[in-house]
Amino acid sequence: MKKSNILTIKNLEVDFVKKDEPTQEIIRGIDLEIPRGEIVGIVGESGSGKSISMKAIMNLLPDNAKLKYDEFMFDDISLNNKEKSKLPISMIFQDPMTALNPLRTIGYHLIEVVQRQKKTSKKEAEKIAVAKLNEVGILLPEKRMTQYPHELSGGMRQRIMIAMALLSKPLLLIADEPTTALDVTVQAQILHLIRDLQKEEKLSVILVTHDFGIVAGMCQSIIVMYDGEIVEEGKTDEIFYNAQHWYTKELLKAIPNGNKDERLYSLNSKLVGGSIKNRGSMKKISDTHRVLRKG
Ligand SMILES: Nc1ncnc2c1ncn2[C@@H]1O[C@H](COP(=O)(O)OP(=O)(O)OP(=O)(O)O)[C@@H](O)[C@H]1O
Repeated sequence: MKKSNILTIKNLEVDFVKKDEPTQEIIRGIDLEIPRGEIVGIVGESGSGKSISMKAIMNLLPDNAKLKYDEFMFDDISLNNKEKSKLPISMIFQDPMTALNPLRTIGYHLIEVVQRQKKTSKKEAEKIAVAKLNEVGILLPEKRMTQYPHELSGGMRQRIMIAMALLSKPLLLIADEPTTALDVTVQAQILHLIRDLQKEEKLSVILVTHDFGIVAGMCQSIIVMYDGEIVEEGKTDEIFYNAQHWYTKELLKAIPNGNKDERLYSLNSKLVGGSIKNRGSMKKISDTHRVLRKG
């Protein structure tokens, strides 16, 4: 039986409107399909539109952004703009400090999320929060509840963000570059945590990254974005072993292979400039593998 999607968006467009400047097309009519219970990686270099697409899903776009889509379906229900603002979707960001209030304790943040979710006493909410900290691998959780964000390490703060995200019982977790600010060992620990939680909680996850190396070990499928468009998507093996689009091939060449003599591969000059006006269409390579063709 074909697995259904947790999220389907048809023809998503985001434009930025600035006074006295031409409108900028940032997301150029993409179709997003996120299968239920999988980790989907969205890759692409800086500026390709990964974060803006995720903010469009979360209703977090700035005021000067114009959002359009033909259809927005979550958990098999087609939704209008108003309904889509209260979905069980949580997002974690690259820098947890932007989402944590420096003047409030960790406990304050977590208890607030629990109490927003269901009516409980402070004591009960505290118990739920401590249990969640345990689940995400925070040692001495009771002590952490009384500490302030700046008293914790970057890795710990990201675990707190994950705990907060899970406390609101999401069906879909969007992790936008969740490990970019962390050192390599902590990065691996956080990625393992996300993978384990995804399995245990049967979550669907979108993992946004500019690092193809990370998606290889984590994701069942991959979406490649370039200049506001999806240029290729497929199962991880299809993308790694049978890439079709020149940009995907360039990204694959840019993965470091651990050889200390290698020079950092820099992306082909085709990437610079060259705005793409004609939309093109996605051509099917297999049931799960599609590539953008133009002209
Ligand atoms: N508030 C804004 N006003 C105008 N343009 C914006 C705004 N925010 C983002 N952009 C533009 O939208 C494009 C896509 O940005 P986005 O943040 O989605 O890229 P990204 O792929 O997530 O890159 P990164 O990995 O650096 O976050 C960029 O060209 C960026 O300059």
